[in-house]
Amino acid sequence: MTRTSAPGVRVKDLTVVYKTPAGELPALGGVSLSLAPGTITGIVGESGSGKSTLALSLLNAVQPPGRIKEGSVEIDGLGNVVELTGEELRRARGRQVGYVFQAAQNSLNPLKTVGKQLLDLGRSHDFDDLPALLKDARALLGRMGLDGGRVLDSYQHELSGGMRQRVGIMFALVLNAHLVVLDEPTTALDMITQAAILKIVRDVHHERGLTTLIITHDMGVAAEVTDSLAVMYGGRVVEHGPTTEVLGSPRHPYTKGLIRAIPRLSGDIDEARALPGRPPTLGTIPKQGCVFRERCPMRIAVCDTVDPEPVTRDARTVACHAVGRPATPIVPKEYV
Ligand SMILES: Nc1ncnc2c1ncn2[C@@H]1O[C@H](COP(=O)(O)OP(=O)(O)OP(=O)(O)O)[C@@H](O)[C@H]1O
Repeated sequence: MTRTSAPGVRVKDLTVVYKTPAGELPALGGVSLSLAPGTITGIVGESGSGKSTLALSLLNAVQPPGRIKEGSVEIDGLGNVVELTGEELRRARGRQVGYVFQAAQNSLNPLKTVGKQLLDLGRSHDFDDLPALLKDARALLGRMGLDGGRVLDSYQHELSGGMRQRVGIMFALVLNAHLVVLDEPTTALDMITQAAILKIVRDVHHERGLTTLIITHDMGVAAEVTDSLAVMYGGRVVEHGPTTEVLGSPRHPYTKGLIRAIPRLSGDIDEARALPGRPPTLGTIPKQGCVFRERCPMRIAVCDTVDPEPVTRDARTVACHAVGRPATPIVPKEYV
């Protein structure tokens, strides 16, 4: 199916589990999240919060020992990708959903030049005009500060980590997919190159009318490029809304903590306050109650037993019992 405009995406009640020695444990516990057509959404959160698992789910690409256990991912023009299999799924990946996964630096075939891999990709998606594909690839690489012709003639080992990362971004964009998923696309790049590449991602997003999802550890990156921001913790989206509002007036105590933990360029470095405690692992995510309560300064009695439902108010979704509800907090000892 051909689309000419940016698709909307609706993730609903998505539960993804990984098989462990302790049984199947959820990395995503009933996540719901919508990406509005034509917007750039960022996902932030500490390591292990489920960001990559969510990105993989958008392509139905969670691999064993993981599996999508429940829920749906509706993409306009594609339907529920959780139900796609075989050839339908293969064709959707790349052509309708462009992507860079976290290990993009190591995902090239070491035995073929970048150009040969691009031609293989074009053929596998029935591109008639392969010269035009090469031209577009050269142009994208050129915009990202690389000599496109030389990169296309290179093997993986001839490229630095940062160059491979830009090749990954080129592959995500070159088939002209209208939904693009970028998982930590710029981690191997220095700050200046990172800013330049993100500007290009944003420009291409606008030029081609895309819907884009960017996963990042970096709140600065999120602030710079995204329209909308989702904050993940323990396999949940705990807050989601317009980026300026989420960063300017965070409502969830975890979002507040993340923002307080960012060191500022000006001012006292001691003003950046690390969040006490550690994020949970699969084995330590609480089976009942709020997943953040152990680290939460706003904890109240109900948090121990009931997982808070996300509540949407004024375009902002927050999953917290204490937000908007006056109550006596049980303050963890680290805060006293
Ligand atoms: N193949 C796997 N087998 C078992 N557990 C896994 C596997 N992949 C991920 N997990 C677990 O699932 C949880 C979510 O992982 P995920 O990679 O989605 O988080 P993340 O937020 O992307 O982390 P990071 O920022 O470090 O990439 C983590 O607890 C992780 O250890």
